[in-house]
Amino acid sequence: MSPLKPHWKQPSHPDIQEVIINEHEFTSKSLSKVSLPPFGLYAKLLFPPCTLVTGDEPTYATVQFGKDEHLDLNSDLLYINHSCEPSLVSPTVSELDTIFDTANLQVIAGPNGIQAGEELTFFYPSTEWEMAQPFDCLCGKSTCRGRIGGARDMTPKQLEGLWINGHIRELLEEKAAGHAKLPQNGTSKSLSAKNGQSDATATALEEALSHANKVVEAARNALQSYIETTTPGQKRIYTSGGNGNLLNGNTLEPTPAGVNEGNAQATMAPGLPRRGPTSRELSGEMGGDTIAA
Ligand SMILES: C[S@@+](CC[C@H](N)C(=O)[O-])C[C@H]1O[C@@H](n2cnc3c(N)ncnc32)[C@H](O)[C@@H]1O
Repeated sequence: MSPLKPHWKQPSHPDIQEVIINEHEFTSKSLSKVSLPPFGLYAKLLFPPCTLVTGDEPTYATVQFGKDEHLDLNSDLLYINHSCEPSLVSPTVSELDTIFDTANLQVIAGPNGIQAGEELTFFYPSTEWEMAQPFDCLCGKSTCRGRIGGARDMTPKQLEGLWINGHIRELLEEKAAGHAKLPQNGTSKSLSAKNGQSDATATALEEALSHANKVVEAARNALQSYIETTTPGQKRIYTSGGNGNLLNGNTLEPTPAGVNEGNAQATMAPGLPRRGPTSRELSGEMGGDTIAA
């Protein structure tokens, strides 16, 4: 895929981000214009400009925020590169990075904070299970993992000590338990095509999987509407993992706009639930938002 032509007004984040455009494809990068304390809020992933990727495959420019959910950033946040530097390193390590905290649709500083002028990077497999466009990493860190193709292709050792989003942790657990995520509708067809091969057996198996996925989805929907009909007022949500897990019997509701921390407006896509505690809550750090340098 050729680099995306920005269709948004640039700069999209003039107060906090400087984009360094390089001539060579995919070599542009971002610098921070602000200093932030550890886990300070850098930017919200707002809808708009973000949009859900529906139907189409994720691209090099999308960010995965659920097992089968991807968003297009539609902003200069696209120019934040990958770095292999672990984000849960000791505070004595001076390397800086950001975290795409997709459960809360926000970009936050890593545990060392961010200094104005430093490059903004994050660890792509912390959000991406598989990538449309794997690449050979040029981060130059001693911890460089080499070829970056998503968390699916990494060993537990390569992911040790890293801040990983919940949907990726779940997929890793499924993989470790021996039932790695089956390709979902819309992605299964691409497996043989991605390899540039035309393999009739793979195509037939992928079609069978796609059909099976549709049957599972239909059964899940039927079960959910049956429960809602027979037990009015007691809505239950089944996970998309396909094993019929109930999420505590509760309906997940989206976080109302503006209730999240920070001086940025918290707006979520309709129907998007807040997924668990923020990394700041987990770390016990609750104060301190964006601080202008
Ligand atoms: C979302 S874009 C990031 C912005 C990109 N540098 C650009 O100029 O458009 C992701 C792509 O940037 C490149 N990239 C990001 N981080 C990289 C890294 N550490 N080493 C090599 N290429 C990287 C890869 O081509 C990747 O597919």
